[in-house]
Amino acid sequence: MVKVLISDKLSEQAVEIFRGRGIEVDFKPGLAPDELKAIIGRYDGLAIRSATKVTADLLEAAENLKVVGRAGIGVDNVDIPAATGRGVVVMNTPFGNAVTTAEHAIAMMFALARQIPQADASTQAGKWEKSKFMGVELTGKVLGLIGCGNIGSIVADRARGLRMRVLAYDPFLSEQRATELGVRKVELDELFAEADVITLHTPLTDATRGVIDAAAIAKMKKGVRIINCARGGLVVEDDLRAALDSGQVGGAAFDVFVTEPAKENVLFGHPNVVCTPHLGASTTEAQEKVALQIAEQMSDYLLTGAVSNAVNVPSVTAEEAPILKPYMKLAELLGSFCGQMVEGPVEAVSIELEGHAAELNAEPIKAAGLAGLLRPQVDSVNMVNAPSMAHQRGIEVSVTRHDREPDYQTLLRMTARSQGRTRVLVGTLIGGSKPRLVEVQGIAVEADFGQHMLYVRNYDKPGFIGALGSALGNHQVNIATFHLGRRDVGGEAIALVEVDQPIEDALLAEVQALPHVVRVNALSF
Ligand SMILES: NC(=O)C1=CN([C@@H]2O[C@H](COP(=O)(O)OP(=O)(O)OC[C@H]3O[C@@H](n4cnc5c(N)ncnc54)[C@H](O)[C@@H]3O)[C@@H](O)[C@H]2O)C=CC1
Ligand SMILES: O=C(O)CCC(=O)C(=O)O
Repeated sequence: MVKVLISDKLSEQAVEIFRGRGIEVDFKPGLAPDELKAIIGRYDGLAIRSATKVTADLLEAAENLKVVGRAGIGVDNVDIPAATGRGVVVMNTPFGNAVTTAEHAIAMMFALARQIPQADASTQAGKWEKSKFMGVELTGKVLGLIGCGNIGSIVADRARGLRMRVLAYDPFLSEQRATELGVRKVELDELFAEADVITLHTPLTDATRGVIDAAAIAKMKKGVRIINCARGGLVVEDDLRAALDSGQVGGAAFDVFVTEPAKENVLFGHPNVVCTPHLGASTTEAQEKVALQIAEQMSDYLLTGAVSNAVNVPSVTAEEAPILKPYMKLAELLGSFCGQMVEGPVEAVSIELEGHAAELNAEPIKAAGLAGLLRPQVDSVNMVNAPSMAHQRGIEVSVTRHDREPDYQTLLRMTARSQGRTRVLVGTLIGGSKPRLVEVQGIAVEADFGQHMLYVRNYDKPGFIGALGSALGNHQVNIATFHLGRRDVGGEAIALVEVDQPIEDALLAEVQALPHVVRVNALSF
Protein backbone atom coordinates (compact mmCIF):
# COMPACT_ATOMS: atom_id res chain seq x y z
CA MET A 1 0.00 0.00 0.00
CA VAL A 2 1.18 3.51 -0.82
CA LYS A 3 2.31 5.38 2.34
CA VAL A 4 2.61 9.09 3.00
CA LEU A 5 4.14 10.93 5.95
CA ILE A 6 2.98 14.41 6.97
CA SER A 7 5.87 15.89 8.93
CA ASP A 8 4.62 19.47 9.46
CA LYS A 9 1.44 21.03 10.82
CA LEU A 10 -0.86 20.62 7.84
CA SER A 11 -4.62 20.96 8.14
CA GLU A 12 -6.02 17.56 9.17
CA GLN A 13 -8.11 17.64 6.00
CA ALA A 14 -5.02 16.43 4.15
CA VAL A 15 -5.18 13.21 6.19
CA GLU A 16 -8.78 12.68 5.13
CA ILE A 17 -7.95 13.24 1.47
CA PHE A 18 -5.09 10.71 1.54
CA ARG A 19 -7.20 8.12 3.37
CA GLY A 20 -10.14 8.72 1.05
CA ARG A 21 -7.86 7.96 -1.90
CA GLY A 22 -6.75 4.68 -0.30
CA ILE A 23 -3.33 5.94 0.85
CA GLU A 24 -1.97 5.07 4.30
CA VAL A 25 -0.93 8.24 6.10
CA ASP A 26 1.05 9.02 9.24
CA PHE A 27 0.64 12.49 10.77
CA LYS A 28 3.81 13.27 12.74
CA PRO A 29 4.49 17.03 12.84
CA GLY A 30 7.51 18.21 14.79
CA LEU A 31 9.83 15.24 14.33
CA ALA A 32 13.50 15.98 14.99
CA PRO A 33 15.71 15.58 11.89
CA ASP A 34 17.18 12.31 13.21
CA GLU A 35 13.74 10.89 13.97
CA LEU A 36 12.55 11.80 10.50
CA LYS A 37 15.63 10.26 8.91
CA ALA A 38 15.08 7.04 10.83
CA ILE A 39 11.59 6.50 9.41
CA ILE A 40 11.58 8.24 6.00
CA GLY A 41 12.59 5.04 4.20
CA ARG A 42 9.10 3.63 4.76
CA TYR A 43 7.26 6.31 2.79
CA ASP A 44 6.38 6.95 -0.84
CA GLY A 45 5.36 10.55 -0.20
CA LEU A 46 6.34 13.32 2.24
CA ALA A 47 4.00 16.27 2.82
CA ILE A 48 5.57 19.34 4.43
CA ARG A 49 5.23 23.07 5.14
CA SER A 50 8.31 25.12 5.92
CA ALA A 51 9.59 23.50 9.12
CA THR A 52 10.81 20.20 7.66
CA LYS A 53 14.15 20.54 5.90
CA VAL A 54 14.39 18.07 3.04
CA THR A 55 18.16 17.86 2.79
CA ALA A 56 20.38 15.67 0.60
CA ASP A 57 21.15 13.69 3.74
CA LEU A 58 17.46 13.01 4.44
CA LEU A 59 16.86 12.09 0.79
CA GLU A 60 19.71 9.54 0.99
CA ALA A 61 17.68 7.64 3.54
CA ALA A 62 14.41 8.04 1.60
CA GLU A 63 14.71 4.82 -0.38
CA ASN A 64 11.07 4.61 -1.43
CA LEU A 65 10.30 8.30 -1.70
CA LYS A 66 8.65 9.37 -4.95
CA VAL A 67 7.23 12.77 -4.12
CA VAL A 68 7.71 15.67 -1.72
CA GLY A 69 4.64 17.90 -1.49
CA ARG A 70 5.05 21.42 -0.12
CA ALA A 71 1.76 22.79 1.17
CA GLY A 72 2.75 26.33 0.28
CA ILE A 73 4.80 28.28 -2.23
CA GLY A 74 8.49 28.52 -1.33
CA VAL A 75 10.43 25.30 -1.79
CA ASP A 76 13.69 26.64 -0.41
CA ASN A 77 13.51 24.12 2.45
CA VAL A 78 13.88 21.32 -0.12
CA ASP A 79 17.17 20.47 -1.78
CA ILE A 80 15.71 20.39 -5.30
CA PRO A 81 18.87 19.24 -7.15
CA ALA A 82 19.28 16.39 -4.64
CA ALA A 83 15.60 15.41 -4.99
CA THR A 84 15.82 15.54 -8.79
CA GLY A 85 19.03 13.53 -8.70
CA ARG A 86 17.23 10.83 -6.73
CA GLY A 87 14.20 10.90 -9.00
CA VAL A 88 11.87 12.48 -6.44
CA VAL A 89 9.19 14.85 -7.73
CA VAL A 90 8.89 18.08 -5.74
CA MET A 91 5.55 19.87 -5.99
CA ASN A 92 4.07 22.94 -4.33
CA THR A 93 0.76 24.81 -4.27
CA PRO A 94 1.63 28.05 -6.02
CA PHE A 95 -1.63 29.93 -5.42
CA GLY A 96 -3.34 28.54 -2.30
CA ASN A 97 -1.85 30.97 0.23
CA ALA A 98 -1.14 33.97 -2.03
CA VAL A 99 -4.14 36.09 -0.98
CA THR A 100 -3.52 35.37 2.70
CA THR A 101 0.16 36.31 2.43
CA ALA A 102 -0.65 39.49 0.52
CA GLU A 103 -3.14 40.40 3.26
CA HIS A 104 -0.41 39.85 5.85
CA ALA A 105 1.86 42.27 4.01
CA ILE A 106 -0.94 44.85 3.96
CA ALA A 107 -1.59 44.23 7.67
CA MET A 108 2.11 44.78 8.34
CA MET A 109 1.97 48.03 6.39
CA PHE A 110 -0.86 49.30 8.60
CA ALA A 111 0.90 48.03 11.71
CA LEU A 112 3.91 50.16 10.74
CA ALA A 113 1.95 53.20 9.62
CA ARG A 114 -0.08 53.37 12.83
CA GLN A 115 2.33 51.57 15.23
CA ILE A 116 -0.52 49.32 16.24
CA PRO A 117 1.52 46.65 18.13
CA GLN A 118 3.41 49.28 20.11
CA ALA A 119 0.24 51.28 20.84
CA ASP A 120 -1.54 48.11 21.88
CA ALA A 121 1.21 47.12 24.32
CA SER A 122 1.31 50.62 25.78
CA THR A 123 -2.46 50.94 26.13
CA GLN A 124 -2.83 47.54 27.74
CA ALA A 125 -0.05 48.53 30.14
CA GLY A 126 -2.36 51.35 31.26
CA LYS A 127 -0.19 54.16 29.84
CA TRP A 128 -2.62 55.95 27.46
CA GLU A 129 0.24 57.51 25.45
CA LYS A 130 -1.95 59.23 22.87
CA SER A 131 0.65 61.74 21.71
CA LYS A 132 3.44 59.14 21.40
CA PHE A 133 1.87 57.23 18.53
CA MET A 134 1.46 59.73 15.74
CA GLY A 135 0.98 57.78 12.52
CA VAL A 136 1.16 58.38 8.76
CA GLU A 137 -1.67 58.20 6.26
CA LEU A 138 -1.19 55.68 3.45
CA THR A 139 -3.44 57.39 0.91
CA GLY A 140 -1.29 59.04 -1.77
CA LYS A 141 1.91 57.40 -0.55
CA VAL A 142 4.17 55.42 -2.88
CA LEU A 143 4.44 51.67 -2.39
CA GLY A 144 7.48 49.99 -3.98
CA LEU A 145 7.07 46.30 -4.75
CA ILE A 146 10.16 44.20 -5.25
CA GLY A 147 8.72 41.17 -7.03
CA CYS A 148 5.35 41.39 -8.73
CA GLY A 149 4.25 37.78 -9.19
CA ASN A 150 1.21 36.18 -7.57
CA ILE A 151 1.54 37.78 -4.15
CA GLY A 152 3.04 41.06 -5.32
CA SER A 153 0.15 41.52 -7.78
CA ILE A 154 -2.44 41.02 -5.05
CA VAL A 155 -0.60 43.46 -2.78
CA ALA A 156 -0.61 45.96 -5.67
CA ASP A 157 -4.34 45.52 -6.13
CA ARG A 158 -5.08 46.06 -2.42
CA ALA A 159 -2.70 49.03 -2.23
CA ARG A 160 -4.37 50.69 -5.20
CA GLY A 161 -7.65 50.22 -3.36
CA LEU A 162 -6.06 52.23 -0.55
CA ARG A 163 -5.28 54.95 -3.11
CA MET A 164 -1.53 54.36 -2.96
CA ARG A 165 0.67 54.79 -6.03
CA VAL A 166 2.41 51.51 -6.80
CA LEU A 167 5.83 51.03 -8.38
CA ALA A 168 7.15 47.57 -9.20
CA TYR A 169 10.65 46.28 -9.79
CA ASP A 170 10.50 42.84 -11.36
CA PRO A 171 12.71 41.97 -14.35
CA PHE A 172 10.18 39.38 -15.49
CA LEU A 173 7.14 41.70 -15.37
CA SER A 174 5.96 42.75 -18.83
CA GLU A 175 4.89 46.34 -19.51
CA GLN A 176 1.47 45.01 -20.54
CA ARG A 177 0.99 43.15 -17.25
CA ALA A 178 2.18 46.22 -15.32
CA THR A 179 -0.43 48.30 -17.14
CA GLU A 180 -3.15 45.73 -16.40
CA LEU A 181 -2.20 45.82 -12.71
CA GLY A 182 -2.10 49.61 -12.66
CA VAL A 183 1.51 49.68 -11.45
CA ARG A 184 4.50 51.50 -12.89
CA LYS A 185 7.40 49.21 -13.82
CA VAL A 186 10.64 50.83 -12.67
CA GLU A 187 14.28 50.02 -12.11
CA LEU A 188 15.41 49.28 -8.59
CA ASP A 189 17.15 52.61 -8.01
CA GLU A 190 14.04 54.54 -9.02
CA LEU A 191 11.97 52.44 -6.63
CA PHE A 192 14.46 53.08 -3.82
CA ALA A 193 14.41 56.81 -4.52
CA GLU A 194 10.62 57.19 -4.66
CA ALA A 195 9.00 54.67 -2.35
CA ASP A 196 7.59 55.58 1.07
CA VAL A 197 7.01 51.91 1.81
CA ILE A 198 8.91 48.99 0.26
CA THR A 199 7.58 45.44 0.34
CA LEU A 200 9.41 42.34 -0.87
CA HIS A 201 7.70 39.51 -2.79
CA THR A 202 10.41 37.52 -4.55
CA PRO A 203 11.83 34.08 -3.92
CA LEU A 204 15.26 33.94 -2.28
CA THR A 205 17.74 33.35 -5.11
CA ASP A 206 21.33 34.32 -5.79
CA ALA A 207 19.97 37.42 -7.54
CA THR A 208 17.65 38.48 -4.71
CA ARG A 209 19.75 37.59 -1.67
CA GLY A 210 20.65 40.82 0.12
CA VAL A 211 18.78 42.98 -2.41
CA ILE A 212 18.27 45.40 0.46
CA ASP A 213 21.63 46.12 2.09
CA ALA A 214 23.36 49.24 3.41
CA ALA A 215 24.06 50.54 -0.12
CA ALA A 216 20.42 50.10 -1.15
CA ILE A 217 19.15 51.70 2.06
CA ALA A 218 21.36 54.72 1.43
CA LYS A 219 19.44 55.32 -1.82
CA MET A 220 16.04 55.28 -0.08
CA LYS A 221 13.97 58.18 1.26
CA LYS A 222 14.71 59.00 4.87
CA GLY A 223 12.11 57.35 7.09
CA VAL A 224 11.19 54.66 4.53
CA ARG A 225 9.29 51.66 5.90
CA ILE A 226 10.33 48.15 4.81
CA ILE A 227 8.20 45.01 4.87
CA ASN A 228 9.46 41.48 4.32
CA CYS A 229 6.82 38.75 4.13
CA ALA A 230 8.76 36.78 1.51
CA ARG A 231 12.02 35.22 2.70
CA GLY A 232 14.68 35.92 5.29
CA GLY A 233 17.93 36.83 3.55
CA LEU A 234 16.39 39.25 1.04
CA VAL A 235 17.33 42.01 3.51
CA VAL A 236 20.70 42.17 5.27
CA GLU A 237 19.44 42.25 8.83
CA ASP A 238 22.53 43.92 10.37
CA ASP A 239 22.42 46.73 7.78
CA LEU A 240 18.71 47.26 8.42
CA ARG A 241 19.25 47.45 12.19
CA ALA A 242 21.92 50.11 11.72
CA ALA A 243 19.59 52.10 9.46
CA LEU A 244 16.74 51.80 11.99
CA ASP A 245 19.07 53.04 14.71
CA SER A 246 20.14 56.02 12.60
CA GLY A 247 16.56 56.87 11.57
CA GLN A 248 17.27 56.39 7.84
CA VAL A 249 14.65 53.62 7.99
CA GLY A 250 11.53 54.67 9.87
CA GLY A 251 10.13 51.20 10.50
CA ALA A 252 10.41 47.57 9.49
CA ALA A 253 7.85 44.77 9.58
CA PHE A 254 9.28 41.29 9.23
CA ASP A 255 7.55 37.91 8.99
CA VAL A 256 10.62 36.02 7.82
CA PHE A 257 14.19 35.85 9.06
CA VAL A 258 17.59 34.62 7.98
CA THR A 259 17.49 31.99 10.72
CA GLU A 260 14.17 30.37 11.54
CA PRO A 261 12.73 29.70 14.00
CA ALA A 262 14.02 33.14 15.01
CA LYS A 263 14.42 32.89 18.75
CA GLU A 264 16.74 35.88 18.69
CA ASN A 265 17.48 38.39 15.96
CA VAL A 266 19.31 41.69 15.58
CA LEU A 267 16.02 43.42 14.71
CA PHE A 268 14.29 42.33 17.90
CA GLY A 269 13.73 45.00 20.51
CA HIS A 270 13.87 48.02 18.21
CA PRO A 271 10.88 50.29 18.93
CA ASN A 272 10.01 50.68 15.25
CA VAL A 273 10.12 47.00 14.38
CA VAL A 274 7.10 44.71 14.12
CA CYS A 275 7.70 40.97 13.84
CA THR A 276 5.57 37.90 13.28
CA PRO A 277 6.78 34.27 13.34
CA HIS A 278 6.44 33.41 9.61
CA LEU A 279 2.67 33.79 9.77
CA GLY A 280 2.18 35.01 6.20
CA ALA A 281 0.31 31.89 5.13
CA SER A 282 -1.34 31.20 8.46
CA THR A 283 -5.05 31.60 7.98
CA THR A 284 -7.59 28.82 8.24
CA GLU A 285 -8.66 29.42 4.66
CA ALA A 286 -5.15 29.30 3.18
CA GLN A 287 -4.13 26.28 5.24
CA GLU A 288 -7.22 24.36 4.18
CA LYS A 289 -6.61 25.24 0.55
CA VAL A 290 -2.94 24.27 0.50
CA ALA A 291 -3.47 21.08 2.52
CA LEU A 292 -6.32 19.88 0.29
CA GLN A 293 -4.46 20.82 -2.83
CA ILE A 294 -1.18 19.16 -1.90
CA ALA A 295 -2.93 15.99 -0.73
CA GLU A 296 -4.84 15.77 -4.03
CA GLN A 297 -1.73 16.48 -6.10
CA MET A 298 0.40 13.93 -4.24
CA SER A 299 -2.35 11.30 -4.41
CA ASP A 300 -2.80 11.90 -8.14
CA TYR A 301 0.90 11.43 -8.72
CA LEU A 302 1.29 8.37 -6.52
CA LEU A 303 -1.84 6.67 -7.84
CA THR A 304 -2.11 7.78 -11.48
CA GLY A 305 1.16 9.45 -12.46
CA ALA A 306 -0.52 12.85 -13.01
CA VAL A 307 1.92 15.63 -12.15
CA SER A 308 0.76 19.13 -11.26
CA ASN A 309 2.72 22.07 -9.94
CA ALA A 310 5.97 20.14 -9.87
CA VAL A 311 9.05 22.32 -9.73
CA ASN A 312 11.41 19.70 -11.15
CA VAL A 313 9.40 17.77 -13.80
CA PRO A 314 6.97 18.68 -16.56
CA SER A 315 3.33 18.69 -15.58
CA VAL A 316 0.94 15.94 -16.67
CA THR A 317 -2.71 16.77 -16.07
CA ALA A 318 -5.15 14.23 -14.66
CA GLU A 319 -6.82 14.10 -18.10
CA GLU A 320 -3.49 13.59 -19.86
CA ALA A 321 -2.11 10.99 -17.45
CA PRO A 322 -4.09 7.95 -18.67
CA ILE A 323 -3.46 8.90 -22.32
CA LEU A 324 0.24 9.58 -21.82
CA LYS A 325 0.96 6.56 -19.65
CA PRO A 326 1.11 3.97 -22.50
CA TYR A 327 3.19 6.40 -24.58
CA MET A 328 5.59 6.88 -21.71
CA LYS A 329 5.82 3.09 -21.38
CA LEU A 330 6.49 2.74 -25.12
CA ALA A 331 9.12 5.50 -25.02
CA GLU A 332 10.77 3.83 -22.03
CA LEU A 333 10.84 0.45 -23.80
CA LEU A 334 12.29 1.94 -26.99
CA GLY A 335 14.84 3.82 -24.89
CA SER A 336 15.73 0.68 -22.99
CA PHE A 337 16.17 -1.29 -26.25
CA CYS A 338 18.45 1.46 -27.62
CA GLY A 339 20.35 1.65 -24.34
CA GLN A 340 21.00 -2.12 -24.42
CA MET A 341 22.15 -2.01 -28.06
CA VAL A 342 24.75 0.74 -27.72
CA GLU A 343 28.23 -0.18 -26.61
CA GLY A 344 29.51 3.21 -25.49
CA PRO A 345 28.22 6.51 -24.22
CA VAL A 346 25.24 7.93 -26.06
CA GLU A 347 26.03 11.27 -27.70
CA ALA A 348 22.63 12.26 -29.11
CA VAL A 349 19.04 11.09 -28.97
CA SER A 350 16.18 12.17 -31.13
CA ILE A 351 12.57 11.33 -30.43
CA GLU A 352 10.10 11.72 -33.26
CA LEU A 353 6.34 11.69 -32.79
CA GLU A 354 3.94 10.90 -35.61
CA GLY A 355 0.18 10.52 -35.92
CA HIS A 356 -1.71 10.73 -32.60
CA ALA A 357 1.57 10.90 -30.67
CA ALA A 358 2.39 14.20 -32.38
CA GLU A 359 -0.59 15.84 -30.67
CA LEU A 360 0.53 14.98 -27.13
CA ASN A 361 2.55 16.70 -24.42
CA ALA A 362 6.01 15.54 -25.51
CA GLU A 363 7.99 16.38 -22.35
CA PRO A 364 6.91 13.37 -20.25
CA ILE A 365 7.38 11.08 -23.28
CA LYS A 366 10.89 12.44 -23.73
CA ALA A 367 11.67 12.06 -20.03
CA ALA A 368 10.44 8.45 -20.03
CA GLY A 369 12.44 7.67 -23.20
CA LEU A 370 15.61 9.08 -21.63
CA ALA A 371 15.00 7.09 -18.45
CA GLY A 372 14.76 3.88 -20.50
CA LEU A 373 17.86 4.78 -22.49
CA LEU A 374 19.99 5.50 -19.42
CA ARG A 375 18.71 2.64 -17.26
CA PRO A 376 21.14 0.03 -18.62
CA GLN A 377 24.00 2.33 -17.57
CA VAL A 378 22.69 4.11 -14.48
CA ASP A 379 20.94 2.66 -11.47
CA SER A 380 18.03 4.60 -10.01
CA VAL A 381 17.25 6.67 -13.07
CA ASN A 382 13.62 7.59 -13.60
CA MET A 383 11.70 10.15 -15.59
CA VAL A 384 12.32 12.81 -12.94
CA ASN A 385 16.09 12.67 -13.01
CA ALA A 386 16.64 11.36 -16.57
CA PRO A 387 16.63 14.77 -18.34
CA SER A 388 19.19 16.21 -15.91
CA MET A 389 21.31 13.04 -16.09
CA ALA A 390 21.24 13.23 -19.90
CA HIS A 391 22.25 16.87 -19.68
CA GLN A 392 25.09 16.09 -17.25
CA ARG A 393 26.35 13.44 -19.68
CA GLY A 394 26.32 15.96 -22.52
CA ILE A 395 23.68 14.01 -24.48
CA GLU A 396 22.01 16.17 -27.13
CA VAL A 397 18.28 15.57 -26.97
CA SER A 398 15.77 16.64 -29.60
CA VAL A 399 12.06 16.08 -30.05
CA THR A 400 10.33 16.46 -33.42
CA ARG A 401 6.65 16.24 -34.23
CA HIS A 402 5.69 15.22 -37.76
CA ASP A 403 2.33 16.00 -39.28
CA ARG A 404 2.75 13.43 -42.08
CA GLU A 405 0.37 10.42 -42.09
CA PRO A 406 2.19 7.40 -40.64
CA ASP A 407 1.43 3.78 -41.65
CA TYR A 408 0.22 3.30 -38.09
CA GLN A 409 -2.22 5.56 -36.23
CA THR A 410 0.54 6.57 -33.89
CA LEU A 411 4.31 6.15 -33.92
CA LEU A 412 7.33 6.93 -31.77
CA ARG A 413 10.75 6.79 -33.36
CA MET A 414 13.89 6.90 -31.25
CA THR A 415 17.32 7.40 -32.76
CA ALA A 416 20.39 7.17 -30.56
CA ARG A 417 23.91 8.03 -31.70
CA SER A 418 26.86 6.46 -29.97
CA GLN A 419 30.46 6.21 -31.16
CA GLY A 420 29.53 7.28 -34.66
CA ARG A 421 26.77 4.66 -35.10
CA THR A 422 23.05 5.25 -34.95
CA ARG A 423 20.37 2.89 -33.63
CA VAL A 424 16.83 3.53 -34.81
CA LEU A 425 13.76 1.92 -33.26
CA VAL A 426 10.13 2.56 -34.04
CA GLY A 427 7.14 1.54 -31.94
CA THR A 428 3.42 1.97 -31.86
CA LEU A 429 0.51 1.28 -29.49
CA ILE A 430 -1.85 -1.51 -30.42
CA GLY A 431 -5.42 -0.78 -29.36
CA GLY A 432 -4.19 2.57 -28.00
CA SER A 433 -2.33 1.03 -25.07
CA LYS A 434 -0.15 -2.01 -25.87
CA PRO A 435 3.45 -1.13 -26.83
CA ARG A 436 4.70 -2.88 -29.94
CA LEU A 437 7.93 -2.64 -31.86
CA VAL A 438 7.42 -2.15 -35.61
CA GLU A 439 10.86 -1.34 -36.98
CA VAL A 440 14.48 -1.89 -36.03
CA GLN A 441 17.32 -0.22 -37.94
CA GLY A 442 14.99 0.51 -40.85
CA ILE A 443 13.80 -3.11 -41.08
CA ALA A 444 10.10 -3.74 -40.52
CA VAL A 445 9.48 -6.30 -37.79
CA GLU A 446 6.49 -6.55 -35.50
CA ALA A 447 7.17 -7.77 -31.99
CA ASP A 448 5.94 -7.31 -28.46
CA PHE A 449 8.50 -6.40 -25.80
CA GLY A 450 9.03 -9.63 -23.88
CA GLN A 451 10.78 -9.82 -20.52
CA HIS A 452 13.77 -11.69 -22.00
CA MET A 453 14.64 -11.33 -25.66
CA LEU A 454 17.39 -12.22 -28.07
CA TYR A 455 18.08 -9.68 -30.80
CA VAL A 456 20.06 -11.03 -33.76
CA ARG A 457 21.33 -9.17 -36.83
CA ASN A 458 22.11 -11.64 -39.59
CA TYR A 459 22.03 -12.23 -43.31
CA ASP A 460 18.90 -13.80 -44.72
CA LYS A 461 20.37 -17.19 -45.70
CA PRO A 462 18.82 -20.68 -45.70
CA GLY A 463 19.53 -22.70 -42.58
CA PHE A 464 19.99 -19.73 -40.23
CA ILE A 465 16.66 -20.08 -38.44
CA GLY A 466 17.17 -23.81 -37.90
CA ALA A 467 20.65 -23.21 -36.51
CA LEU A 468 19.38 -20.51 -34.15
CA GLY A 469 16.55 -22.78 -32.93
CA SER A 470 19.05 -25.58 -32.30
CA ALA A 471 21.38 -23.30 -30.34
CA LEU A 472 18.52 -22.25 -28.08
CA GLY A 473 17.43 -25.88 -27.71
CA ASN A 474 21.00 -26.92 -26.80
CA HIS A 475 20.83 -24.48 -23.86
CA GLN A 476 17.34 -25.65 -22.81
CA VAL A 477 15.93 -22.22 -23.63
CA ASN A 478 12.28 -22.26 -24.60
CA ILE A 479 11.08 -19.90 -27.35
CA ALA A 480 7.94 -17.91 -26.51
CA THR A 481 7.65 -15.85 -29.71
CA PHE A 482 9.80 -15.51 -32.83
CA HIS A 483 9.72 -12.50 -35.18
CA LEU A 484 11.68 -12.02 -38.36
CA GLY A 485 12.24 -9.10 -40.68
CA ARG A 486 14.55 -8.46 -43.62
CA ARG A 487 15.54 -5.59 -45.81
CA ASP A 488 15.57 -7.69 -49.00
CA VAL A 489 15.91 -11.31 -50.08
CA GLY A 490 19.27 -12.66 -48.97
CA GLY A 491 20.20 -9.28 -47.43
CA GLU A 492 20.28 -7.80 -43.94
CA ALA A 493 17.76 -9.35 -41.60
CA ILE A 494 16.83 -9.37 -37.93
CA ALA A 495 15.36 -11.92 -35.58
CA LEU A 496 13.69 -11.02 -32.30
CA VAL A 497 13.16 -14.04 -30.13
CA GLU A 498 11.28 -13.87 -26.86
CA VAL A 499 12.40 -16.61 -24.49
CA ASP A 500 11.20 -17.79 -21.11
CA GLN A 501 14.35 -17.24 -19.08
CA PRO A 502 17.34 -14.89 -18.85
CA ILE A 503 19.90 -15.46 -21.60
CA GLU A 504 23.33 -16.63 -20.50
CA ASP A 505 26.65 -15.56 -21.99
CA ALA A 506 27.42 -19.08 -23.29
CA LEU A 507 24.28 -19.04 -25.42
CA LEU A 508 25.10 -15.56 -26.72
CA ALA A 509 28.59 -16.71 -27.71
CA GLU A 510 27.16 -19.74 -29.52
CA VAL A 511 24.64 -17.62 -31.45
CA GLN A 512 27.31 -15.05 -32.29
CA ALA A 513 29.44 -17.87 -33.77
CA LEU A 514 26.66 -19.11 -36.10
CA PRO A 515 27.18 -18.51 -39.83
CA HIS A 516 25.57 -15.30 -41.17
CA VAL A 517 25.22 -13.68 -37.74
CA VAL A 518 26.44 -10.06 -37.58
CA ARG A 519 25.68 -9.34 -33.93
CA VAL A 520 23.56 -10.58 -31.10
CA ASN A 521 22.26 -8.94 -27.92
CA ALA A 522 20.42 -10.27 -24.91
CA LEU A 523 17.69 -7.82 -23.98
CA SER A 524 15.57 -7.63 -20.88
CA PHE A 525 12.58 -5.38 -20.30
N1 LIG B 1 5.57 34.61 4.57
C1 LIG B 1 4.97 33.55 4.10
O1 LIG B 1 4.37 32.79 4.85
C2 LIG B 1 4.98 33.28 2.65
C3 LIG B 1 6.04 33.68 1.87
N2 LIG B 1 6.04 33.41 0.55
C4 LIG B 1 7.18 33.87 -0.24
O2 LIG B 1 6.72 34.80 -1.19
C5 LIG B 1 7.48 34.62 -2.37
C6 LIG B 1 6.70 35.14 -3.55
O3 LIG B 1 5.58 34.30 -3.78
P1 LIG B 1 4.74 34.42 -5.13
O4 LIG B 1 4.38 35.81 -5.40
O5 LIG B 1 3.66 33.43 -5.06
O6 LIG B 1 5.82 33.94 -6.19
P2 LIG B 1 5.82 34.25 -7.73
O7 LIG B 1 6.79 33.31 -8.33
O8 LIG B 1 4.44 34.31 -8.27
O9 LIG B 1 6.43 35.72 -7.79
C7 LIG B 1 7.76 36.01 -7.55
C8 LIG B 1 8.13 37.19 -8.42
O10 LIG B 1 9.47 37.55 -8.15
C9 LIG B 1 10.03 37.97 -9.37
N3 LIG B 1 11.47 37.96 -9.31
C10 LIG B 1 12.30 36.90 -9.50
N4 LIG B 1 13.59 37.31 -9.41
C11 LIG B 1 13.55 38.64 -9.15
C12 LIG B 1 14.55 39.61 -8.94
N5 LIG B 1 15.84 39.31 -9.00
N6 LIG B 1 14.16 40.88 -8.68
C13 LIG B 1 12.84 41.21 -8.64
N7 LIG B 1 11.85 40.33 -8.85
C14 LIG B 1 12.20 39.05 -9.09
C15 LIG B 1 9.47 37.01 -10.38
O11 LIG B 1 9.55 37.53 -11.69
C16 LIG B 1 8.05 36.86 -9.90
O12 LIG B 1 7.19 37.75 -10.58
C17 LIG B 1 7.74 33.12 -2.41
O13 LIG B 1 8.91 32.85 -3.12
C18 LIG B 1 7.84 32.74 -0.98
O14 LIG B 1 9.19 32.68 -0.64
C19 LIG B 1 5.00 32.78 -0.05
C20 LIG B 1 3.92 32.37 0.68
C21 LIG B 1 3.85 32.56 2.09
O1 LIG C 1 3.68 27.04 5.49
C1 LIG C 1 3.93 28.15 5.97
O2 LIG C 1 3.46 28.57 7.00
C2 LIG C 1 4.88 29.05 5.22
C3 LIG C 1 4.39 29.41 3.88
C4 LIG C 1 5.45 29.90 3.00
O3 LIG C 1 6.42 30.50 3.40
C5 LIG C 1 5.34 29.61 1.57
O4 LIG C 1 4.29 29.10 1.16
O5 LIG C 1 6.30 29.89 0.86
